[in-house]
Amino acid sequence: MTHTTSQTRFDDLDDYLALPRTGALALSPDGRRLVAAQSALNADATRWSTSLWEVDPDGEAPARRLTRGAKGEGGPAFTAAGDLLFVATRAGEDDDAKPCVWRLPAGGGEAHALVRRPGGISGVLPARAADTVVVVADTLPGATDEASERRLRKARSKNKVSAILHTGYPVRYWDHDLGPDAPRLFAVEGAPLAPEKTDENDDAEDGTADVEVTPADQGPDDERGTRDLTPDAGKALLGSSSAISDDGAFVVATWHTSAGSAIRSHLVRIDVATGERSVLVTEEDADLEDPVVSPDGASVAYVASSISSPEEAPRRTAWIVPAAGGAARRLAEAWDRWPASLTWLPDSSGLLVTADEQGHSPIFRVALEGADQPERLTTDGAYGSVVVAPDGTHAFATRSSYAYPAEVVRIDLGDGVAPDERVRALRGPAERPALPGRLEDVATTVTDADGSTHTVRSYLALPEGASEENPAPLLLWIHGGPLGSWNAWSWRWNPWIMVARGYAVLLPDPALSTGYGQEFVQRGWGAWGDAPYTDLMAATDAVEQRPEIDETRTAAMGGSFGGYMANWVAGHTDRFDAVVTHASLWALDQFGPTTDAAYYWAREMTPEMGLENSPHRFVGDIRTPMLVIHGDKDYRVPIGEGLRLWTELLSSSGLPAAEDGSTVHRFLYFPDENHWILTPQHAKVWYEVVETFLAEHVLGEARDLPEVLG
Ligand SMILES: CC(=O)N[C@@H](C)C(=O)N[C@@H](C)C(=O)N[C@@H](C)C(=O)O
Repeated sequence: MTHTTSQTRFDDLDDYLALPRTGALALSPDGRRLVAAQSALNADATRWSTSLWEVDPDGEAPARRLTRGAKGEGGPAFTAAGDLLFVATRAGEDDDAKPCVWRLPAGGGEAHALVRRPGGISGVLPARAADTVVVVADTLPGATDEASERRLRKARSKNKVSAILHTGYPVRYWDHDLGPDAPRLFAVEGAPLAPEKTDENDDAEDGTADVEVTPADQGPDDERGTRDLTPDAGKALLGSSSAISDDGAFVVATWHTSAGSAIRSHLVRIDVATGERSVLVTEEDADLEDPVVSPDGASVAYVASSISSPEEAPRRTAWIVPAAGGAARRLAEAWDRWPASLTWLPDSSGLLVTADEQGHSPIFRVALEGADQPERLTTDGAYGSVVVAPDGTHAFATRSSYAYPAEVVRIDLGDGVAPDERVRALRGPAERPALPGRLEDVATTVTDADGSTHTVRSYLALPEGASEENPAPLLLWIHGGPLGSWNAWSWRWNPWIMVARGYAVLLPDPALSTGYGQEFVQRGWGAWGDAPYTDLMAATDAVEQRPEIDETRTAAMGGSFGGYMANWVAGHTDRFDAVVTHASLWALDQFGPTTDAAYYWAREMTPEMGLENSPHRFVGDIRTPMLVIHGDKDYRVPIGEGLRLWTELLSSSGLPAAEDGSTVHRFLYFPDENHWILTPQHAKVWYEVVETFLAEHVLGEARDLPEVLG
């Protein structure tokens, strides 16, 4: 295989891993300061660390780094007075030190720790128009105040006790154990957060100052106390999202209740002055998520996710309810898309909503009154972290696609502006990297057994120089979820690394994918081995017809639910030369109850459905070399799936291990990683082993394994 690619950041894994990654945005209440988080590789390439950057909202000045803490800073948010708050751990503190809230004054000068809790702080909610700040902090159930909490934590740590006595569900989340502490909301007490202006910081020309987050000079005098707003929260706020009203009078939060192992979520309103709590909305047939309070404080918008059943897929819809309580009302009733994020317009007349649509995740404008179909404001890309300027004329967001990583953009919200003219990229902290190929949108028509026809759309990433004379081998990549879409840049599943090595990568959205309407999700519901599988094969068939694709050299790969599909593919066709399966579901009888969110899957999976669709039953039909990858700390798809897959592959696949134990299959095991491979050194090993395995089985080329594998 010879494809001439000019050298890009994707040709060399060290170069790729060193690319900076843009994250969440925050906008000051006056709309004049825009801050973006950015992760970058540390000096010894073993960790990414996040810093905060100031981005010029007008797009003229280059981005400017604001924070330089050794352990990084995250969760930027502005107070009403324009101070920048963020969450960080002090450099120089011991390894057990917990993150606390820091304040970088609007008037310039050094950042200082504002509020801390013995268990650390995980989120900060400043009101946009009042001196009120609420924080989210993990708290031990037996602690009655900060002193007792410190004592209990010390006793656990001194005696090296990590045991947790559970009385309910859940017990784990993605990659960490839950308990014995759990999140609670605290109001920050003390003097108002008025702007500080001192003689020493007069030299800060533009009201900001570079800040070195060090333990220097801050006495406890600068720090504020906290008042517990939810002492009885138990596990109710685990994984919850909360929003504070602009006047700081109340918080609306998702509140979880459990019965057995089933968990449901409702919305509660919590008065910040008194901690008084009332149920704002609860629905028997839907979980309520992601509340946002309108700027005028009158309404709360949220997403309702209907409770699925073995027969019926969930449906996500946008709603509003009066903030004082009352009847809830669905927005954009005729809209057949799933809202992802909701952001209020400043005059409280409507919302900016992101939702997957046909391989993109655009921004839509949803009016509270009138239209039952929203207006699509943007064309290409997947948008996130949407914030709106106070005069409502424009918004800022991050935008990415499979052609470029997240970048900061400004969106003109004026009436009548053409969608392709609304958006312009600002000078963010990172530039777009050049790609080693090109991205195409492809569509395939499939006909189901009942005669109905559907379009399966995919992205196809092609290497430079792929042609009829020089066709590229093909990798089918299958996304996870499964309720998702290949529409945003992923650092974990990055096709351009394989494109730089000469492969074409096909990224299809089969049945169950979002952005194509409810019916497209329903087609695959409870029948994962049917339409999702046949759609994947149809998309592969179609691109294999293209002259620049070599249909004799192909592989299938997937992670998580995509790994489930890869396992299903391996047991149902011999058409691929290799299959790579990462963090995959293998035996549905055991996966259901052992995943961290068993209730989620139990709604869909009957014992019959689990049996019918479980890849493990087809192990004897697997005649394709498989690379199994799993992290021991994966609690979403627990390691038992990877271990059982590996054992059964060795003993029972159509390519069993020889008597001397040798096998063509491989198991890449990460004792310290979880569902995702989060450290740079392991991400590098991941790509290297995948590349070596594919080179051997797809290209027939022997490559050396990374030396670090011993
Ligand atoms: C609660 C739950 O299981 N939610 C699902 C969205 C989920 O996490 N599914 C995983 C099995 C999965 O496929 N995850 C994908 C999105 C991944 O890439 O991690």
